[in-house]
Amino acid sequence: MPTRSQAPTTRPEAADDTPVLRIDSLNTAFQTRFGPVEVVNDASLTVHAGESVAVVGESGSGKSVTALSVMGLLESTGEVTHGSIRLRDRELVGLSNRAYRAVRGRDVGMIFQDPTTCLDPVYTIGHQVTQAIRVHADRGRRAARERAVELLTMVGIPDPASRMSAYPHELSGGQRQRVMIAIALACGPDLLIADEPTTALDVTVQAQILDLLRRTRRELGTALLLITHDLAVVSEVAERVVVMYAGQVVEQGPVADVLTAPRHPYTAALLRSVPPAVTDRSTRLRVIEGTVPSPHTMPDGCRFAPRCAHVMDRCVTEQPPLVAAPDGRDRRSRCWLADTDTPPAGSAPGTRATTEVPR
Ligand SMILES: Nc1ncnc2c1ncn2[C@@H]1O[C@H](COP(=O)(O)OP(=O)(O)OP(=O)(O)O)[C@@H](O)[C@H]1O
Repeated sequence: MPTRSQAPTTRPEAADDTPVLRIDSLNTAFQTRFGPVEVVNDASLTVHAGESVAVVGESGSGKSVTALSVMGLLESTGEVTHGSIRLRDRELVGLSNRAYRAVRGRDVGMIFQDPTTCLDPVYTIGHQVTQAIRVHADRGRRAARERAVELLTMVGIPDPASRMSAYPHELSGGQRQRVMIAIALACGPDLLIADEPTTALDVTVQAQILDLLRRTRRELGTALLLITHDLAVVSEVAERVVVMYAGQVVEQGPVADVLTAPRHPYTAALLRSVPPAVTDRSTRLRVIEGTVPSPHTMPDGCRFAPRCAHVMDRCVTEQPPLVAAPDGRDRRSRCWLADTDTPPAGSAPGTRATTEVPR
């Protein structure tokens, strides 16, 4: 029987219907010199066992703050002010720092855009991976070292036994990212949260890291919550997508459905702003007019209304709720158009690694 830190190839929990992660009506606010400001509002999403869910949206839409709220890693000025974050049956909102430390690494692993934020320059990578194993698992030094070599092999570090004695600065950016993934997987977590894990890497290495994340899911059954501004990454890696705008979830559903037939005008606009896979000079790239509103001056009605080509009177005064689509295909959108029969037109993105939405 494998222990937690020897991640099994199939997870018995996969048969359990309880989501690995369930966020309900999350509000997160920061204290600023202008007073408290709410940057995530009424966000809900679910990740099931072994599932891959992408969160996408322009810069400032609240993707990272949502992830940091889950991990209990908000700055001291930040606070979850409403809602629930459940990891399987466990409520995370209100956990003490000590209890959170036990959850991080053991139940949820996190990888960031910049591996240097997580790797300590003064310790060898072998020491850091071994420590990550020993924090949560009762293993002797030798067994932990052996497991560390296994993990480094799994994430594709060449000659892992000798690379154990290397320092982070001696590795390439892609190799550092692989080590961070090894550390995140050290204790066989149910869920991996990856915040823009490939943004800082060149295109070839991006593809390799995405492939590693896909393989991790397939071989270890680890669920993935992937934060990205890249719709091509969404279509390559995720099964479901959550679109955020100005701190709110505005649309979610299966990737194939949302990217081919978006129900929210913001999703449709994001898709139109993506370059086509094959450069077609006759296709002009459209930018989304206007900017994301500041958390200090959110519109009263729909937050996208000032930029929306389909704006109606009620959009300016009434906030639409996030409602399920009537087709029963596990889709939700936050738009008054849902009450009409006019879904906004959109198109599927290309699959190049450079299909980025505006930042
Ligand atoms: N410590 C903080 N204090 C005040 N506001 C903050 C703080 N951290 C983030 N914010 C604000 O929260 C909002 C959401 O930020 P967040 O980093 O979650 O966006 P994002 O969608 O992840 O964008 P990006 O892709 O640029 O990382 C932004 O308006 C940001 O300015």
